[in-house]
Amino acid sequence: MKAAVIVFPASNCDRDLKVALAQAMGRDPDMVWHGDSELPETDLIAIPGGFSYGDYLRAGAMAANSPIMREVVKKAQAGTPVLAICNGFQIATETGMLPGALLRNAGQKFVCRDVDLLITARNERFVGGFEQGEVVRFPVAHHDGNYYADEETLHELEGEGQVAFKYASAEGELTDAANPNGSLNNIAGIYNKAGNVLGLMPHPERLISEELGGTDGKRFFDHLVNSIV
Ligand SMILES: NC(=O)CC[C@H](N)C(=O)O
Repeated sequence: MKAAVIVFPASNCDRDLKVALAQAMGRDPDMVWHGDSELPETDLIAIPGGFSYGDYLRAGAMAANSPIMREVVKKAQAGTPVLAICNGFQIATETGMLPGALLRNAGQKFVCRDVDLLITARNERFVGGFEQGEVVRFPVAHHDGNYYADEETLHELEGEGQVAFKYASAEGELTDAANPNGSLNNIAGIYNKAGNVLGLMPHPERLISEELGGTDGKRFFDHLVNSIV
């Protein structure tokens, strides 16, 4: 299996993502610069977290218009799996690959901590390694993670099983206290309609070994890689 990680100026989770993918795949992913206009042959495209273009204008807004993203959008439309984490999720909404937007956190502060997440929709490729209704723990680190979509879009996302993860208590309850940023319906991650694009604010690539504090992220990547191979 081959994977490509897109790198923008001021991406800062690209190497963590590389390590997580390499650990799961047994080989390094290709690192692809934002200014490139072609993607190497790849079975998975990963858009990492960070502060692409310094979050100038709006988080993800400038990156969404970089040359490589035209190719990413084309491949996504053709069915290539795309994993968009944190700033990657922001970029994916800015390109229109995913609906809605990530607004400033409700508390107006950068939030950096582990969160519990309820797996809310079955998508074999991305979360087949977890049980539906299972609670997993990934870290968040963002100031613009407050998921917003209009009522009709929200209704569609919920109805069509496109909500991937929700912020929850350790017992899986969707409380306000468990929601770190004010996201509507406690939404932490969503799929596109076709189910081949996943965007999520939490960082599975930051919990891939006991030394880092947990292995839920390793489970995520191991399953993703096995389901694509
Ligand atoms: N860790 C990240 O990807 C940060 C995302 C984003 N730039 C924010 O702070 O909202």
